Amino acid sequence: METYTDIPEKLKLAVLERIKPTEPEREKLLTIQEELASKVKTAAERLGISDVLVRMVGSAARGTWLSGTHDIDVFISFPEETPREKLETMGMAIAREVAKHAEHAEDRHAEHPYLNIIYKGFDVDLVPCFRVASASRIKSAVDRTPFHNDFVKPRVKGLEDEVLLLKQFMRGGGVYGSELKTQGFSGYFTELLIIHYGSFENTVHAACSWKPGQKIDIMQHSEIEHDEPLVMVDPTDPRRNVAAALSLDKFCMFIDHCREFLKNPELRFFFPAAPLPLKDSEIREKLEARKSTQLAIVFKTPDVVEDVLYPQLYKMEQAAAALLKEYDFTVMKTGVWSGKSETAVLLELISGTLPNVKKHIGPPVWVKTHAEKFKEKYKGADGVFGGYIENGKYVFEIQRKYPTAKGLLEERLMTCSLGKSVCKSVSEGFEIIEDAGICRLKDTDFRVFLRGWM
Ligand SMILES: Nc1ccn([C@@H]2O[C@H](COP(=O)(O)OP(=O)(O)OP(=O)(O)O)[C@@H](O)[C@H]2O)c(=O)n1
Ligand SMILES: [Mg+2]
Repeated sequence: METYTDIPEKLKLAVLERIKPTEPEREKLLTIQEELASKVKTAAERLGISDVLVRMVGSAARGTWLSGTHDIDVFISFPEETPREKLETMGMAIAREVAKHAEHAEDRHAEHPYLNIIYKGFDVDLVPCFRVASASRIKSAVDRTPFHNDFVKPRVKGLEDEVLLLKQFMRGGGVYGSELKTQGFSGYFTELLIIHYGSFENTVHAACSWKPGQKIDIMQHSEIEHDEPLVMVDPTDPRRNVAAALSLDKFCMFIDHCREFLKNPELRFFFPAAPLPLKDSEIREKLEARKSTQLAIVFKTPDVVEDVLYPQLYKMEQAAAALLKEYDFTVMKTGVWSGKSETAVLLELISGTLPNVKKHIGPPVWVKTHAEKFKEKYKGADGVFGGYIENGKYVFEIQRKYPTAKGLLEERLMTCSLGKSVCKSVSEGFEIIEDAGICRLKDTDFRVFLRGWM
């Protein structure tokens, strides 16, 4: 058992100095929020839509946002009984009216449509929602958010710095963000951890002993069982797990990050050095040293949002690995990388080639009809090297259909079950590149990814 040192006060202050919004930054945000709120109200009046309330939610409204991030979440709420269609058309009409003052506007879609705008440099989501009586009566996932605000705001008061430290610490460990790309911890989750454990330090200490099955239920009101690695029962909705999007590996990466940090509490756990992109010469050296086979399936990046793209990429990664295994290749590791123009699914194999000969085992000799049929089919047939009996069974040494992994993928990748957008892009064309061939991909971000890969 490790003994852990205390986290020096000096270190926390040094971190906060870099991540805590300054007073002018706060004032600016507040002004922008007020401007937006009044623009929503004016827009509703102008459109003759009554009974609309505007609410600021998310970390910007709770004082738990990291300096330098410019996200504002504006919720436009309609009475519960408003028909969904009407909510969408009226909500979007108001949002579009507000967007007339914005630098940029873009339609987005979660469970229902919302508008993302850039307003005076701030990244603002204008989200229509239902004003339901309680979070367990929501009609759409976003309806919960105002309840989160009501729960968190009074309880996190005075603990905002602790939340900031935890968010930055999770960023440093690569586990912050509940998008489907990251599958890590959400902002709301970090706030609940601080409310539950009382401080950043307590949270980090507690997490060192977490195991899958860990459950935190602040309100003691859990109604159903969950099978995710970590369950944080939503204090505003007894049936929801706030950590539902967290993957087992991100959960464990966080535990590891906490343990390493407490052995050596240093700034680098909050601000890790940015990894340098791998140079061509380094790629070649590493390939030479590893002596495995690297394969990359490269195709044009589908034009869809990350929350749609990444689940499909993860599915493709699994499907490609399963195909290779089915044909006797040993896959050591898989990964995905996606850039603006190209996307790559990476596979590292023990070897990308297999012998031409393949051992094909048949039925036991005493299972007469089957055994005779089997023997008849293979004995002396084209491409059969030989046959013998082993452990009572006929064995023939036959020609392997796919002696190279590259050939297998080129021929059979399209038979894998792929997500819609990925399937479309892959069917328009893909390339399998091998070993030093990956030097063709020059994207800096890809080269940074490769540094972590090999
Ligand atoms: N997976 C998610 C994402 C968001 N939310 C809700 O939507 C709000 C705004 O989402 P987001 O901006 O992603 O998170 P923040 O809490 O604002 O954190 P950050 O500082 O990272 O912006 C959250 O506070 C939370 O109430 C949620 O319940 N579950
Ligand atoms: Mg936010």
